[in-house]
Amino acid sequence: MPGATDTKPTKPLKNPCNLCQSVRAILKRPKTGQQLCKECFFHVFETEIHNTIVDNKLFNKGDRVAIGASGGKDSTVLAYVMKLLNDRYSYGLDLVLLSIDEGITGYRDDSLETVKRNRDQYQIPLLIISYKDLYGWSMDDIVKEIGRKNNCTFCGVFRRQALDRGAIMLNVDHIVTGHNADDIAETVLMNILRGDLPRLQRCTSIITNDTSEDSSGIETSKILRSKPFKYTYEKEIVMYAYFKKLDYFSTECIYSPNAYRGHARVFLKDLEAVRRTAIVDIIHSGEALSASVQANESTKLPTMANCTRCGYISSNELCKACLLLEGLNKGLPQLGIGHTTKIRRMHEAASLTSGLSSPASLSPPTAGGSAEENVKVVTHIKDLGQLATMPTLDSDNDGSLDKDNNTSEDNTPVDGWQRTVDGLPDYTAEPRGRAKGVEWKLRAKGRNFVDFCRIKVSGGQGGDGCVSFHREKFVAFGQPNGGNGGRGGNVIFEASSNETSLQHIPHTASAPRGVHGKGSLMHGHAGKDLIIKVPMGTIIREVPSPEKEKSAEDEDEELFHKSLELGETEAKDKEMSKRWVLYPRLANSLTALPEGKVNYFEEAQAWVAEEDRIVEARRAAMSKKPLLLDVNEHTEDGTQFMVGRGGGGGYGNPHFLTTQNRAPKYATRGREGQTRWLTLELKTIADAGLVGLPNAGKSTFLQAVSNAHPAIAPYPFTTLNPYIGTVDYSDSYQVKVADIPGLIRGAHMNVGLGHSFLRHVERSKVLVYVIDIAAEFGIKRKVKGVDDWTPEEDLEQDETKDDESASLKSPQDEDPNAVNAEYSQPFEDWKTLLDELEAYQPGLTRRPSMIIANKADVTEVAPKNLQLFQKLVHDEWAKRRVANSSATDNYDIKIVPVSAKYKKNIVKVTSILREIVEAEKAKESVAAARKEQREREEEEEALAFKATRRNIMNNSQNE
Ligand SMILES: Nc1nc2c(ncn2[C@@H]2O[C@H](COP(=O)(O)OP(=O)(O)OP(=O)(O)O)[C@@H](O)[C@H]2O)c(=O)[nH]1
Ligand SMILES: [Mg+2]
Repeated sequence: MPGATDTKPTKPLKNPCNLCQSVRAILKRPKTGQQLCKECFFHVFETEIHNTIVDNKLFNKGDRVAIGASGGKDSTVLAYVMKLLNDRYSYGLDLVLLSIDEGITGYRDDSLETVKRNRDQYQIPLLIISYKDLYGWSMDDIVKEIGRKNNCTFCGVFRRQALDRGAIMLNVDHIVTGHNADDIAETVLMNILRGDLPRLQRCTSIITNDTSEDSSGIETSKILRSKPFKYTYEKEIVMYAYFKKLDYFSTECIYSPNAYRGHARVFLKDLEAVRRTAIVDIIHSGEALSASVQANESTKLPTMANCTRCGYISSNELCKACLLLEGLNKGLPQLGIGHTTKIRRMHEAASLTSGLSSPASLSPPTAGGSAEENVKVVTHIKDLGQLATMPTLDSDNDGSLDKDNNTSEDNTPVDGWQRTVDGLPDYTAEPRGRAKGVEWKLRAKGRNFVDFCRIKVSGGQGGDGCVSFHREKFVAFGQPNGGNGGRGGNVIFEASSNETSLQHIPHTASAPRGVHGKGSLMHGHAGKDLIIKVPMGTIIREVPSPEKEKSAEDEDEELFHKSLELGETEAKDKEMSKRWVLYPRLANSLTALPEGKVNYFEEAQAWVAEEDRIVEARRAAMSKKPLLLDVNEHTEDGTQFMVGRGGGGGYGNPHFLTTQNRAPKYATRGREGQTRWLTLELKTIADAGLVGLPNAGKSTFLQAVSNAHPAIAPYPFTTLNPYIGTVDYSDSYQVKVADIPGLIRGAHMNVGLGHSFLRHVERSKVLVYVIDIAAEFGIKRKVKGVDDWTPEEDLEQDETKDDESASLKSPQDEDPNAVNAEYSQPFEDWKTLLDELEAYQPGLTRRPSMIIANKADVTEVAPKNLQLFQKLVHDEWAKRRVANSSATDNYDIKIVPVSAKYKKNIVKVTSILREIVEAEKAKESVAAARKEQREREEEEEALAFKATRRNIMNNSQNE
């Protein structure tokens, strides 16, 4: 029939592309949520990049442009798209690929192979330059020297310079890099967190070039850098590469799994999951912020000049790369990491004294020979004329910087600490030995101080049930006999008095899964419980999962994508196999079920779904209240706490046996175990805690009264972890005393690891303030990197305090020779301690306490100081008593002069300590007895109430 085909209604297209409407959509754009077909996606993706290039006028016709190529997805897509747009829109660019070989075996060597293939595929010339050739050090060498920490600093600094040097060799005007919107948003976040406005400005501009005074004529200043992917989402780049089948290399750098950026990335991904525009929003905020910074003329960018050694652009005398190389070559790999200004100053001072002011070498001691030999560049393009423009690398390496700069002067005492004119230690001097470790530890801001950690615990998954039938000669249809799966192992915390730290706690703990059931009704074993010992004094808190929670929408999206990838039936089968173990070919028989036959499997699915619903509801009810456990002194050794429950085992097929269905051909899989994220915080438990400023003599005192041997040294923060000693009395009575690391001003705001120290004071029954009674006004307690902290509030406070009590003003402020009879440094120290404790936890200073006036053997100052100190303390204590009107501190605080070093007056101090501890323990046991009595009474009351209710109900039933 003519025209029949025209009139036949066409089937409506399922999920049509939002743009062309004629083809089925195969993806959802992460940036906009549009559902698009492949071709439309390519079109919008490429057009957006073209618009970015044109709107920002990134290139001029005839520019020679280097594409930073690493072989990863971003740079591969960049190279492909740049070539494509250059041809399509006739940009007239001369493109080249520029790769940096950092020398990371197993990572960069493989990715460079990909770049070489890209060179051939896209017909773009390629230049590869390596760190080894430029600097004499590969990243493998550097990591061997400095370890995995901080290696990203070296890599980042070296790569930036290497790209510029490569650009000079290639004689290009412009480098394009594959930084995408996610990278830029991460950098914006990091710079905002660091408060680094100049860097914020730089990272938000799409095109940058560093300006220099160009004193040495190095051409780096003229090279422009731009990011055509500034507004392109990482996920879209991955999709583009995937659908275009581009050849790229995808592995994480093996040396950077814990970089700070990783945390910003996780945070950003979480934001993106909630709101897909978060990435672009953050970039726009960064741009707005940097625009306002530019408008504000008071924010000055550092003036750029050239490095005196290599000529590269730098805001300091030495560029960062030269500083890092100096450290590597001299065996001081930490040089240039962290507080660079201080280190630069040290380095410059040392260079001056050792005659190193002239430009020296970039090469390691082993790399000798001429400049040409040193600059051996692996290249894949013919024209290497530009090599001559590379800065000369001298092999002269002699004017060396001594490892220890402070060894020669005669004011350096034997213990390694420079002394000031008045003979007191000057803590601003460069610390040595252990003190260097302290600096590092302080810089780590408590990350390596293991009294706090996070852990993810997962109970083991249950074992699967088994589908099996009895087989025997002459028995045609055997009984179903599949065994049940075993339950998954639990994760259990066990209180242990043998543990003193959380160092052994892993980041993740997963209990083993249950064993699968087998035929002949053999049930699987339960998974073994995973027991983790935790020290007494640990507080365990459940925290929300840092991982992305899947919303219903996400799950739908995932299913949609899966069904696109696998096809609908296959995706369904996969979903089914997550919960069910099916007998071979069962699925076929179910689809071809004759009419009138009951589908027993559907019935079984309904039962199991109902059971799942109940289990889920129970789990949700249990997890409503986050877990909070306190392993304290009342907890018995060996008490166990279940923190991650194992999943139940699956049912074997006999479970589904009914009078109608005699041969169930299905069994269920084991359930998933419970997963929880926990934080563990250890608070040392002791009868008495020694609280004092650094160097007051706390450790010396502990050594004098107990058989503990803590480290003692004349520099602050000798003690970095709490140390417990036991004072043994002649009648076998014992008092546990904790040596707590020194507190400083601002500790309550976590200055100088304040919180990690203060948390150990919390659980001491008695506070023992250790005061350096020999401290005179003018003692310098300045600690590198700690006391240079001067928050504005403190300055304000200081000003008001000065106004209020002129008597406490330092006499030296006005006249160095003046003597103020009312000023007492020990009293000021004690007040600092009280203020810090009170600010950290209000009411903490009301604990029973005593004061040890240590270093009383320094007879020139101690007696005079002690008198004034006693008077001021008693006045202050009386004032506080009136203000608090609390019964707990209704006693006079005892001050005992002691010489911990020479063990003088120790017996007196220990007997007073015992008195206070005993009184406190007695108070506690009375309180505990009262509590017990109250609980007993409540229990009896509840029982009586139940009995009465039962009687009433019985009576009413009888009636
Ligand atoms: N003259 C004198 N010096 C003492 C006395 N007690 C301690 N010292 C000295 O003071 C310095 C510091 O002592 P530590 O016990 O390490 O001080 P700390 O309070 O534990 O210091 P941090 O652990 O850094 O907080 C050491 O050089 C001791 O020898 C004392 O009674 N008399
Ligand atoms: Mg100490």
